Amino acid sequence: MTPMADKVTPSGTTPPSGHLLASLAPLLREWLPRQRWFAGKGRPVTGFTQVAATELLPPDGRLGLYHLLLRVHQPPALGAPPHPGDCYQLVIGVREALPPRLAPALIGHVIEGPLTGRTVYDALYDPRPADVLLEALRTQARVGGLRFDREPGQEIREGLVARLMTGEQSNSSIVYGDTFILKLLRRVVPGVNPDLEIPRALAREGCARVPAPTAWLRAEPADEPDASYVLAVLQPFVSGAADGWELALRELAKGEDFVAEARALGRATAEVHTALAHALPTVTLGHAQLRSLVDGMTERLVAAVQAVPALRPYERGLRSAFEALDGLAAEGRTWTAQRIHGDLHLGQCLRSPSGAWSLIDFEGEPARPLAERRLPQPPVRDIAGMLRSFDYAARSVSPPAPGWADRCRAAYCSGYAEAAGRDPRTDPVLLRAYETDKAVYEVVYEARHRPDWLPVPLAAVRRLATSDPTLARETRQ
Ligand SMILES: Nc1ncnc2c1ncn2[C@@H]1O[C@H](COP(=O)(O)OP(=O)(O)O)[C@@H](O)[C@H]1O
Ligand SMILES: O=P(O)(O)O[C@H]1O[C@H](CO)[C@@H](O[C@H]2O[C@H](CO)[C@@H](O)[C@H](O)[C@H]2O)[C@H](O)[C@H]1O
Repeated sequence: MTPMADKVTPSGTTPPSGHLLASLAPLLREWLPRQRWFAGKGRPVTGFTQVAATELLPPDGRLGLYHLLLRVHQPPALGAPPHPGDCYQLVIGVREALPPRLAPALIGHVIEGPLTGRTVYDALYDPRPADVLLEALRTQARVGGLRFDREPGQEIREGLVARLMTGEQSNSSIVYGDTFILKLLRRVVPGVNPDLEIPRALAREGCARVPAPTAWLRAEPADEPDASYVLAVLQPFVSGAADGWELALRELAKGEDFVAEARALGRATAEVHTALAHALPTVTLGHAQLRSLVDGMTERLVAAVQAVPALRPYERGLRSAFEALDGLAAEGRTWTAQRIHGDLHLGQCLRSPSGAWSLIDFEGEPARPLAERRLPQPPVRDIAGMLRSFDYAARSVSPPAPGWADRCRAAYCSGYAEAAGRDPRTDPVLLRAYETDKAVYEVVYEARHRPDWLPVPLAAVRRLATSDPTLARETRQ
C-alpha cells in the first residue's frame, strides 16, 4: 500500500486561521458556484469562515493536502430568513503544476498569501489523496479534529485503486477497486446524519436491501466543542449495478414496459420500511402531529411559490390537497410514522447483475434541516417519491410514453402491498398530499439546479392541483 499512510497519522496540524483562506478565497469565490453540489447557486459568495482546517500532507513535497470545512457567506435566498451560511467540505490538493489528467480538478493558480505560485485543485479527482483517505479509514486514524472510524469486524483491503465517480451528484463519491464506495458529503451540518444512521440500523436488523457502512469520517472541530459532523461514509460497492433511472430509460427507449421491475421495487421498498419500523422508533400521528406536518407542507408551498412564480396559478389547488388531509385528521384518523428513506426516487435504487434491488442514499432531501429529516414520517412519503419518479421517466422521453407511468405506478403499489400487507392506494388523500409536497419540492429543485427540467414537475403540479383525491384510485390495477 501507499507509503502516504505513514504520513497521515502524524500530520494533522491546524494551519493558523485565515492562513489558507488568504490564498484560497479569491479562487473559491469563482470555483464553488460552478460545482454541481454547491447549494447556493444564483447568489453571490460574499465571504468565508474557516470552521476547521487540517493539513493531511504538508505542501513542501510534490503534493500538499488540506481538509477544509468552510462556511460560505451569501445573501439569503429570496424570502428566506438571514442565515449564517452553509458549511462545505473540501479536500484541497496543492501542487507546483497540475498534470493534464487532473485538468478537470483545477481550482486555480494562487496569486496571494502563503501558497502563492502553487496550483490548487479538488484533490478528490486525484488517486493519491484518495488513497490517503482510505488508508486513514483502514487504520482508524485521528488527524487533528478528524475521526476516521471503522465498523468493528469489518476489514478494508490495502491496494485498492481509487477513481472519482463522474455524473450528477449532490455529493462526491470515490470508488475503490470496485470493492468500496466512499461518499464525501459536501454540504455538512453538525449532528447525526441519516445517511450513516439508517444504513447502520438496517445492518443491525439484518436487512440486506441496503449496503452496510464499513467505515466513516467525522469531524469534531476544536472551535465547536459540542459539534460532531459526519463527513463521509464508506460502504461496499455493488459492482456492475445499474440504477433504476437508467434501467427505466433504457426500457422506455426500447418501447418496453417496466412493470416487473416496478413491482420488485415496491417489494424492496416495503422490506426496507418493515425493517426500519423494527429498528428505530415509530410514533402515532394524531390531529396535532398531522397538523404540524400539513403546516410544513403549506409553508414549503408558500416559499416555493415565492421562489418559482410559475407555481402561483396552482397554489389554491395544491393547498386543497393538504387541507383534505388535515380534514381527515380532524375527523379522528390516525397514521403510523416511522423512519423512512426521505428522498426515494429511481436513481436511489440499484439493481445488481443478479437482479436484486438495493436502496442507497438515506441523506433525505438535502435542502431540509437535519432535525426534520430525522423525524418519523408516514412511509407513504417514500412511495410518493417513487410514483413521481415513474412520471419523471415517462416524461423525459419524446414523445412521452402513454400509460407507461400509470402501469409502473400501479405495479409498484401492488408490489409494496404484497410485501408490507397494506396497499398505499387505500389512503388516497394521504398519497395525494405527499405527492403534491414532493412535486412542489421538485419544482424548486429543478428551478435551482436544472431549469430545463422544470416542465416535468410542473406537469404534475397541474394534475395534482386539479385532481380530486378519490381519483388517486386510478392507479389501482
Ligand atoms: N453501494 C453502491 N454501489 C454501487 N454504486 C453506488 C453505491 N452507492 C452509490 N452508488 C452510485 O453513486 C451514485 C451517487 O450516490 P448517492 O448516495 O445517491 O450520492 P448523492 O447523494 O451525492 O446523489 C449513485 O447514483 C450510484 O450510481
Ligand atoms: O440525487 P439526490 O439524492 O441528490 O436527489 C436530488 O436530485 C435528483 C435528481 O438527480 C432529484 O430527483 C428528481 O429527478 C429524478 C430524475 O433525474 C427523478 O427520478 C426524481 O423522481 C426527481 O425527484 C431529487 O428530487 C433531488 O433531491
